[in-house]
Amino acid sequence: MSSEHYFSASPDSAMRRRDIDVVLEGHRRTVVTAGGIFSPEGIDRGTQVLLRHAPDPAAAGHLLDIGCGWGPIALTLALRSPEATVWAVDVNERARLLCAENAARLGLDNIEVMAPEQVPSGVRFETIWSNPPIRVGKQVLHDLLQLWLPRLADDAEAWLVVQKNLGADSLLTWVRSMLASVGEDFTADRPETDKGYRLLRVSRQSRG
Ligand SMILES: C[S@@+](CC[C@H](N)C(=O)[O-])C[C@H]1O[C@@H](n2cnc3c(N)ncnc32)[C@H](O)[C@@H]1O
Repeated sequence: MSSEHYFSASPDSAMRRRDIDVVLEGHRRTVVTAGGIFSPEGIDRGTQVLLRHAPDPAAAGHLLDIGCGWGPIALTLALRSPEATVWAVDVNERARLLCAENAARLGLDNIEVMAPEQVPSGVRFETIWSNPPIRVGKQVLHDLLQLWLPRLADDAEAWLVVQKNLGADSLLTWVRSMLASVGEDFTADRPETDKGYRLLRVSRQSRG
């Protein structure tokens, strides 16, 4: 049996690329996907919930998609905020390759696709959106959120989509306690539930 997961750093199956049609920002667009990455057949239902409910991202500055896959979230951020720089990070190199290719296909030059450790450490984010990798296991997921959420800029928000029956509520409890240990300027809540998915919102207030 293959040990390949969508979150493998280097999927070991041969890359069979395929074009699919998706609707992003109200327009049908052809993007490229492949096996060995998350949701290669279309836009995941949880991702659709995030894209439907999250308020518009910041118009400028740095925006982050944690775990970009083939790019539905990063592409949407870049389409909605053409003046901003979108950082699309993923551990899966095939996902990075396809996300970069999709950005080029859509003519988007405001997306930086890279491995997480390549993002300059001084960058802070005006908006973070993510459909995080729940199946990597609790510790890896916690490490990931602990790495990125404290890098929210002042008056900035992160929106995460998590399946309700995959531990969305316990994750929110953990996020609150993790952020409380980082500083008093964070709040976290769950403003929406749709089709079995919870949207979690993390806000950072201005310290001024
Ligand atoms: C649930 S998928 C979402 C993919 C894409 N954003 C979408 O909506 O279709 C989570 C993604 O996180 C990636 N991932 C897993 N561990 C990661 C890590 N430590 N840092 C960044 N990305 C990671 C996986 O490879 C996968 O592409």
